[in-house]
Amino acid sequence: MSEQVKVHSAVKVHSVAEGPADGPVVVFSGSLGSDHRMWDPQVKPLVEKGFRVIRYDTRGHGASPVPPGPYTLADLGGDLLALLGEHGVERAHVVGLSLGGMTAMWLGVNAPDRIEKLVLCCTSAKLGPPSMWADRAKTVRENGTGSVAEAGVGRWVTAGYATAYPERTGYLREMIANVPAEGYAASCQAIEQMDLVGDLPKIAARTLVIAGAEDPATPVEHAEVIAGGVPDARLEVVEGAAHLGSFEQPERFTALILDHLEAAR
Ligand SMILES: O=C(O)CC1=CCC(=O)O1
Repeated sequence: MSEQVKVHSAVKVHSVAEGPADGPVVVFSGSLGSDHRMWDPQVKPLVEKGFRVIRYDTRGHGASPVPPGPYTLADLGGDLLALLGEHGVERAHVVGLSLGGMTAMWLGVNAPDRIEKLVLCCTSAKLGPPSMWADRAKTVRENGTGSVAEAGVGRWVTAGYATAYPERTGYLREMIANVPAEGYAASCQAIEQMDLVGDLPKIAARTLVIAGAEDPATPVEHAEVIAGGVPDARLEVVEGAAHLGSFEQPERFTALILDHLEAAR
């Protein structure tokens, strides 16, 4: 990690590790409002290919601790570094979606020695306007995550998916509604403060950027900024995917992730 980066407040996040203990490690970092189950579709295919898959709940989400906010990306990145330490992992591939992708980019900039390859799904290097995140944090602190769950799932999956798969869509809505209000709000504040655009050229890791063609939260143009800024990056756009593309189009996302991680360099 670079000398300048100080991580004061890492928390021990809840994690699940699957696959061979000696396999190459892939850490999955999730979206605002999710927990580690959002990556369920990716686990079996990666484990079958010999990867050690570590998923976790971002601080303030799922079964992880909920320290009072605001959080910063440095906090979230520090938690992931502490997670690597807990699992005895020197270097890992990191796959992140949305807030998880922001955390992955932060690591690519600030802890390049701990990162193998990056996969940045449905994410952004600067997601404004800041007032929207401040407003959402306030709403959630006042009214709970249930008050934003319906709108949230409307960004996560396409209308066609919601109609075709009401039970799965309800499962995702519940996932959002179950996030502790302070954890969700404090994470909004991390996004409010985030601006990684100028740092993208510092990311040395070989990077795959994946966008959902129908993502209303982090549209394809945001992925183009990332792929244009990271020196060794390429972009794939997946049709029929909104924001939680890895869940809505699991076969396509998983195939792209595997191709990238298994490529010779
Ligand atoms: O607006 C949303 O809920 C989508 C989103 C933006 C950042 C993130 O992690 O999720």
